[in-house]
Amino acid sequence: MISEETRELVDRGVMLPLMEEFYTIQGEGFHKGTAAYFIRIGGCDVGCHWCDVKESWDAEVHPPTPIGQIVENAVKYSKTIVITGGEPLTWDMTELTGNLKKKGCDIHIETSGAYDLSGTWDWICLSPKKIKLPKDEIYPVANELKVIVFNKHDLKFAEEQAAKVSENCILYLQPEWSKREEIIPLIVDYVMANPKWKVSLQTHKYLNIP
Ligand SMILES: C[S@@+](CC[C@H](N)C(=O)[O-])C[C@H]1O[C@@H](n2cnc3c(N)ncnc32)[C@H](O)[C@@H]1O
Ligand SMILES: Nc1nc2[nH]cc(C(=O)O)c2c(=O)[nH]1
Ligand code: SF4
Ligand SMILES: [Mg+2]
Repeated sequence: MISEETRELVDRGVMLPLMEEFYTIQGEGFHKGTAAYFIRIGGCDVGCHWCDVKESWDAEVHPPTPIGQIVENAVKYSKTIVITGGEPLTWDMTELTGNLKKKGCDIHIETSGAYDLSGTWDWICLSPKKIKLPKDEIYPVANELKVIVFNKHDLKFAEEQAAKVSENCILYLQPEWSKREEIIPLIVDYVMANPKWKVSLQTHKYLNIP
């Protein structure tokens, strides 16, 4: 059990439940191939059945960590930071991103957009989920839209979501990992027929890196 005081600090985003942090190569989307320091914050209530980090869902098992400590550690490795989870927007990201900005970092977020947008971001990757749709406020500011394709119907969902983002937002279809052999041919045909879309693969999984 954590104390009332700690809970209050987590509510304010001064401490955050840290699951893991690692220096790696961004595997997905627009910045794939770029070295970046990943900060994975615990806690997610969205519940995607194919989620590849289910261990992140329960915030209670991830230690509340002062953001000063997270930032100090991160900048030893990289000025390009990816905040992911879990669902990072479960929490108030103002303090964490404000402190990373003071250190001159370029800050990216991986989010479902299902909760209020907080924080200062240089790059927003919006990966919308049917079961808990993004809040309206995030669509106009998303830099990339990355829809996970698990079945054919997800292509229709992808078009509905693409209609809501800005003109400059880069559109990606990413195969759900466990169904990739079946889904990749579907995505390849779809992107050739609808070239406003691009393919995104989880290249880190092919590279055997975190
Ligand atoms: C684990 S999520 C964490 C961030 C946030 N909760 C979200 O969903 O955007 C990071 C990225 O991985 C994607 N993802 C999760 N499980 C996946 C899977 N089995 N196959 C492909 N992409 C997956 C998500 O859609 C998201 O773009
Ligand atoms: N290398 C690497 N790239 C990623 N891009 C998004 C990831 C995520 O889990 O948010 C991820 C990840 O877990 N590893
Ligand atoms: S929103 Fe993200 S972290 Fe949450 S269950 Fe879905 S893929 Fe996993
Ligand atoms: Mg991942």
